[in-house]
Amino acid sequence: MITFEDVTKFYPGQDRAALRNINLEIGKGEFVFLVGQSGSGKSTFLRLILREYRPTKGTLYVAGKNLGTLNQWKVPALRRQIGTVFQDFRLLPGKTVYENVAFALQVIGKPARQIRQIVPETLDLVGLAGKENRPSDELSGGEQQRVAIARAFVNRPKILIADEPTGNLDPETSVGIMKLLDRINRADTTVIMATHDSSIVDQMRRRVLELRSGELVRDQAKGVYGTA
Ligand SMILES: Nc1ncnc2c1ncn2[C@@H]1O[C@H](COP(=O)(O)OP(=O)(O)OP(=O)(O)O)[C@@H](O)[C@H]1O
Repeated sequence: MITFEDVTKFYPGQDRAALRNINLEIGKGEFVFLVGQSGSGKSTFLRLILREYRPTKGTLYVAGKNLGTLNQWKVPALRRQIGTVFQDFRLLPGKTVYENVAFALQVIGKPARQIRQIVPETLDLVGLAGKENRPSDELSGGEQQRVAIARAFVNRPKILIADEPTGNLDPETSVGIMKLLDRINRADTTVIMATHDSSIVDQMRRRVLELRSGELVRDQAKGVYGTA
């Protein structure tokens, strides 16, 4: 589903690579944790997959496409296959739960009839049935993250990228969010999650990729957060 071939990324004006000579493959339906200290390159890794940035060197394949040769006009279609979830939720303020999720389908031109069917199904899946009409800004952090996950998943993307999705949540709420991401993964969605949350990584025992100063220093099946 995702292949990095000798990918190196320098930001303009930086003399140290944010990512250096990354080679790896992530298969369809895998669940992968991306760990490493602040500044180790996790966000850069995720942003390359979204083609928000291009590698300085090397080649990236995502969902069967070579991102190096993909026309700019095809980038929105690529991103439609990739749901994204962030630490800070990024919901639309002043909109209800329903509106936040429906918006993701409206912008890609889904017919209203389909939207009316898919949105409640997805809200049910994330455990928010009955909260459709609540203003999203009045929800708890955990509920807001569920809205964000519903929005990311409503179009049934092949890949879900989660950048510190539990970073603003307490441990108990985080466990609920992880159960949800696990369920989405079991529906054959490839999930890549950057995190600093060691207890979650240690509990889930999934593949772990560790970055250190832009280099891939560990690729461990059923891994743990740290090797120390
Ligand atoms: N837009 C940018 N311009 C220049 N340098 C950048 C830019 N974004 C990131 N960097 C640098 O690239 C390196 C990797 O940063 P990145 O944000 O990928 O790390 P990270 O592991 O995601 O960190 P965090 O855990 O804090 O989110 C860092 O040295 C950072 O300062």
